[in-house]
Amino acid sequence: AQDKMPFLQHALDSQLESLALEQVVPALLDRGFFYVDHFLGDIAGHMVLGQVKRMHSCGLLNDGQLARRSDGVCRRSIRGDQITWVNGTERGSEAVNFLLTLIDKLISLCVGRLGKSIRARSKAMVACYPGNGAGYVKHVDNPNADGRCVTCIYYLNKNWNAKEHGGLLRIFPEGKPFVADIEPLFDRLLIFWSDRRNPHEVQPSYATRYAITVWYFDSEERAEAKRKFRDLTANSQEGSSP
Ligand SMILES: COc1ccc2cc(-c3cnc(C(=O)NCC(=O)O)c(O)c3)ccc2c1
Ligand SMILES: [Mn+2]
Repeated sequence: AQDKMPFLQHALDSQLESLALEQVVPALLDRGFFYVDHFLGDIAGHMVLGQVKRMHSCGLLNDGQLARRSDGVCRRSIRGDQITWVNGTERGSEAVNFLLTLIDKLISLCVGRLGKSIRARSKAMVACYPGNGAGYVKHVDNPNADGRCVTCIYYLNKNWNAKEHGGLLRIFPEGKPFVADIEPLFDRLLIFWSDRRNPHEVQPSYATRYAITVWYFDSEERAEAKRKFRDLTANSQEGSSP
């Protein structure tokens, strides 16, 4: 179909290119985060929302993992989301796959100007905060150079009203005298550096709150992190052998 619609494909690509070069890159370099509304448009946005709702109703979203806490603090009080991982090729996630290809294109258009070599990303994490007041305490996505350099979150929540529903994403940009409160609005795409520059929290949510997150890897940092992990496991095996 692409060869039948060169004009449309070209128009879409040049729109993504100007978004990348004129908005995303300057904002990431200056502030460290950026969001855009109406990323997919109503029709495609609703298709993604429909597929996420179906995953949720089919019970595919499970309690978000967290490293075992020694002090017995209940996980839900730290992180109350339910998640599943999709790569977009599963049946019923075609619209999610369309979203991922657009985000991939957008990020690849930024890469040269961000001074990063981004060649891979995580699978997509489909997350639901069930609206029982659960949120996610202040944290950094990648505090210890695990390779993740950019976090992209696509929000799916129609008629979200933070005064009533809470659920704000609050970013505390490192060293800046302000916080950024971002509403998880339908068809909004948020992009931010995954490292210590952007501690953030999900404030308690009182309505069902859907989001899809992908993390893009910086290839050097990722390779280094994998090497360290290999050494770590190799040493621990040595230590553990009888
Ligand atoms: C070991 O396995 C896992 C599996 C999934 C994991 C997911 C997160 C995570 C991180 N950040 C957020 C967030 O900041 N959301 C902001 C928003 O929704 O507006 C979030 O919802 C979830 C962290 C660690 C994980 C470890
Ligand atoms: Mn996070």
